[in-house]
Amino acid sequence: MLSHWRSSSTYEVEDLLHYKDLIPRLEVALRKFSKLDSAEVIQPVRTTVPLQKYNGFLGLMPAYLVHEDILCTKLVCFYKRESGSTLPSTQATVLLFDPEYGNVKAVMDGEVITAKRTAAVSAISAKLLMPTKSDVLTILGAGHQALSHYHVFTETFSFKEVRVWSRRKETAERFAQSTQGHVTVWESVEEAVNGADVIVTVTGASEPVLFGQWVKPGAHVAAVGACRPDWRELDDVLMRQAEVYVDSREGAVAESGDIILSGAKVFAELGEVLNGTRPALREKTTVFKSLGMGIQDAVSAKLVFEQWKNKH
Ligand SMILES: NC(=O)C1=CN([C@@H]2O[C@H](COP(=O)(O)OP(=O)(O)OC[C@H]3O[C@@H](n4cnc5c(N)ncnc54)[C@H](O)[C@@H]3O)[C@@H](O)[C@H]2O)C=CC1
Ligand SMILES: O=C([O-])C1=[NH+]CCC1
Repeated sequence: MLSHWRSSSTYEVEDLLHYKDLIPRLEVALRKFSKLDSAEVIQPVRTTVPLQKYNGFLGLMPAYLVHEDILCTKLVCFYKRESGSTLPSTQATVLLFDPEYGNVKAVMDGEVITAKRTAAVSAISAKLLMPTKSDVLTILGAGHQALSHYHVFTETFSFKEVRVWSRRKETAERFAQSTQGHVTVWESVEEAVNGADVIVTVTGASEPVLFGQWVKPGAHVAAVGACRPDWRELDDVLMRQAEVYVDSREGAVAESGDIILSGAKVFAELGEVLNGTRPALREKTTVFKSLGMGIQDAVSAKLVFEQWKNKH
């Protein structure tokens, strides 16, 4: 009960958190979150504190899963970085509490949790919404999320071709080399997404980088960046022509510039599709607009803690 585990490192969390365990738990959490009458999940919309001087935000992401008795909060700073900056664009710490006593049970590095749980939720969206025959995956962006998305998408699905684009060609080339897979580097977004079945946008952009006219009808887009009401990754054409799925409706209408500024309607939460209360329109062009939720961090942190206890 009072066991404390202070300051796990990035490497420890990396070693303890695996997609095969994480994905089923995230699916359960998404289902519970989207049940209309659910009192099982308590998760206020993220509070953000602007850090204007540094072009960034501090996000506070508390969540309580009543049945599982998981009380957790993530503290995450995220920034808009200039091209060529070597500073990290996201840094996070996760606190896991004992809900009965209020003491902190564990303090964990939040970067791996953020990278893996976000990519795992995108993989869940793709499993539900991508075309039945999906051969080509394009990743736009070549940072931390790009790498975690590459890993989970290639572990979970069998793409024949994986492409990457980044603002700077050298970054995309470094990314391709680091995967040791068969990733091809493309110099323009238009060419990189031409014919792609699945497109992952994981950029720090605040203006659209992906335009609807370039996207193959029926493709699935997992849009992970642009998590502020005035930031965009996707243009109006794409947002209006696609069926839009989200992790949380409440979060999406408060935080997603792609949804707010395009006026696009949210068709469903992923949890509603998992619950069978809204359909997966796989044959249509679909966008999953991801913003990230505290419950995703909470189930990840619980999993890391369990794995750690098994080893000690
Ligand atoms: N939906 C969610 O749950 C989460 C979303 N994010 C967001 O995902 C995005 C990627 O995060 P990380 O991979 O950690 O960042 P990163 O800094 O590791 O990588 C960002 C990538 O975007 C590119 N980029 C930056 N500005 C750009 C611009 N104006 N146009 C085109 N490309 C640009 C960079 O060159 C780099 O390839 C960020 O927007 C971040 O805020 C991060 C964590 C969770
Ligand atoms: O869910 C998350 O951790 C974040 N969403 C946007 C930046 C960080």
